[in-house]
Amino acid sequence: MPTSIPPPRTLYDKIWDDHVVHQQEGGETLIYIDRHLVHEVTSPQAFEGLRTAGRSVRRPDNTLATVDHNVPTFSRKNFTTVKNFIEEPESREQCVALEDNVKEFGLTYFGMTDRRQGIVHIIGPEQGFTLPGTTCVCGDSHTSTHGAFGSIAFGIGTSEVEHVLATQTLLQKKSKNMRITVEGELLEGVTSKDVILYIIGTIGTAGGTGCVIEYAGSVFRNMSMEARMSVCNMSIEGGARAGMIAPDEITFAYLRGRPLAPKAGQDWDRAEAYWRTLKSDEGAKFDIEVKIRADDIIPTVTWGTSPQDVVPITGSVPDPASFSDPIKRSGAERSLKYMGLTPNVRMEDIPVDKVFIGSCTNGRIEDLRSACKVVLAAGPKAHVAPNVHAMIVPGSGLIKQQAETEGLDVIFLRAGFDWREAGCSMCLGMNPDQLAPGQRCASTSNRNFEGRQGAGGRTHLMSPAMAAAAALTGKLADVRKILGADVASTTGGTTQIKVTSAFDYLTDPVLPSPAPERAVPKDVTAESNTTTPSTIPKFTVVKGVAAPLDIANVDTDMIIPKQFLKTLKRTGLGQALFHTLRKDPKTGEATDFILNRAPYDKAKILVCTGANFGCGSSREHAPWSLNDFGIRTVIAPSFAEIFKTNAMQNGMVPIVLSPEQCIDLANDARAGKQLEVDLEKLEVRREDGKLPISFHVDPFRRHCLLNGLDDISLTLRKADTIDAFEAKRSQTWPWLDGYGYSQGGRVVAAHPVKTSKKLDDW
Ligand SMILES: CC(C)[C@H](C(=O)O)[C@@H](O)C(=O)O
Ligand code: SF4
Repeated sequence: MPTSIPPPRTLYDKIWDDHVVHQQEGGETLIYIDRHLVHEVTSPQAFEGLRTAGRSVRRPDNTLATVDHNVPTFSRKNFTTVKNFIEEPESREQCVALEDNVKEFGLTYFGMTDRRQGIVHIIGPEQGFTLPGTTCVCGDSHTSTHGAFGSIAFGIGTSEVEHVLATQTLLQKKSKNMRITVEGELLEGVTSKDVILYIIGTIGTAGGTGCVIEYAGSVFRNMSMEARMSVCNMSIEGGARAGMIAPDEITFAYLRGRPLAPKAGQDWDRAEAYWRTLKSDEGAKFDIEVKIRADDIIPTVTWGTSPQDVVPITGSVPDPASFSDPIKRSGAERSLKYMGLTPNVRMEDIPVDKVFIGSCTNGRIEDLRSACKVVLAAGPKAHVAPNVHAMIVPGSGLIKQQAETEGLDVIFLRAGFDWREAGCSMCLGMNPDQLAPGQRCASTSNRNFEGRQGAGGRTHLMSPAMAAAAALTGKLADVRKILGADVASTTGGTTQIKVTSAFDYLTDPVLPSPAPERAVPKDVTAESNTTTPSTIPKFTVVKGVAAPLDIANVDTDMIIPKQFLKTLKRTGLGQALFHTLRKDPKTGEATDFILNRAPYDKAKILVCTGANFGCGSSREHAPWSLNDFGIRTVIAPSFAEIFKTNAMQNGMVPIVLSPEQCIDLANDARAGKQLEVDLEKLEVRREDGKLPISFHVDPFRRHCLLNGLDDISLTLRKADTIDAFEAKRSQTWPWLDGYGYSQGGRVVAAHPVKTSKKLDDW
């Protein structure tokens, strides 16, 4: 009998296949989650959900929690308890809530007195919690970071956090495969951050939508784990939920000896043998291929309010008049106004007020070393420019300790930098570290959205080396001049994008499937005949006022800014919806933004003509605030994936239509015509006898929305299948059952959670 040869698979295909718990008809798959990271912002409502339903956390041994977003970064010398250390009441409540929840549910937790506390995406790898071949999630969009280890790692919303806590699984649709290859040698002064900024500038913030990106080629193979993490971290800024790099000797060397990695003499050899199989097979099919030459990349900075607004440091602020697409042109005009920039100004002539070196993108030891190298290269008298306040915020307590052991803090302090405690800090400014209105910051973080680092604040993204150069010169600066490197390359070069799939992913919207599928998957029908509790609002027909919106790449920071993420509830956020656009930052008065004007202040439907609605952060607060305002459905040419899932988890329907159809419907809305969205018939009906427009919603999702079924109840009906998967997992990949903090036992009891002690007890 001839044996059939299995088709070649990508790295993503292989890990996906190894995690399928149950394949449903209709494309939804229940996958097992190996690693769950938890932080204080996106978990309170999830724990509350468990409590209300009387559920426990299924795998505390595979769950790791910390506080990062809200923690102040000033000295903890006087720390006694969170309650009396964090001054801002809502930040304090969120941190206290996490402390209470980890105690109640028995989870391992690194609190503020623990040196291992830090940004969630820094501590996972640091502890060896993140491992190759795993699935890893967190209620945070930058979970993509962990893909650097060859893991499928992606951000989820709070409803999905609850789903993972309760079931250790998630319902997912498989993504497309995209490969970005960068071959050659990076020029001196060019770092991983420049590479990923260049990539995002090339593919755009929606370029990776629907895909998992594999980064391949000599540039990534030669990168350290820290550099690989910076690259994978920003995959979400390129629209992909996940990015990954095949594990290799560099990965294994990084992991060896980490507290939660498999131990030498126990499972290490077996684990390593498995990890070595985790690479894309020769001939594996990628839907999209992008090829970039390393020497086309020079130090890169952003000029606008989207991470795709990049320019080489040797370049100038672009002129919006040069954009032919009207939405892009008005977007660029808006960006320049916000950024306080005029066209054609040289980037190197832009003065800065603040410098922020830190975040989950660039708060690792190597980033601090790279900034320090610039300070040293600038000579013994190097000092932060008088007009600048420059902060260095290590990503974790352990990184801070390591840097201090190496004496980096001394060099930074001598040069006038501010040396802080670990946390997210000014990346997002949920803690006191914020830009004042109008202040300009050279930042190593990942998002330059309006108001990201503080209302009215202006962000330029760059590498730690470039940020250090900006601190010393007081302006955006070409670090190569300080490093004595060759500055001959002055442009972004000649990158060629090769798209091997049949569609132009850079411009085409994700089109609805031609014929709306009406069949409901069999196993869903079977389950819905039972008494599944209905916990999400049902969606059948919604008729009412539609509000038009002509903005592309509406990010979730814009839908609801950070100050409203401190709530412990899912309700009451209607006032916060599009807050920065609806309230004049100076007077606090209502602006003439569309949702402030009658009849649109009663809108039930939002029609956005720009693509990529809901990009950026995974905050489920975005759909919560839309819902609370009264908007039950958003129509747009395309959606960011996390937003789409979050919306459906809350009984809302995101509808994808072509850009022309969106413009048509927005015109109806502007003319004051009502729209009617019928999920049963899958059509948008219009006034004046115009023909209805049909749309597509995944049949399983449609069934859940029509019947108000929540995923957790459905998944818990598969408890036996999950048990069986776990039994196989313990046999095949025994190192994934949590251990490391316990004294020899296979499955840990939770690490004792101490939440108050003096810092000198460390
Ligand atoms: C708070 C969290 C939901 C958010 C994210 O998902 O990214 C945050 O980390 C951010 O960077 O905006
Ligand atoms: S992007 Fe910023 S706010 Fe979000 S997790 Fe990373 S450091 Fe924290």
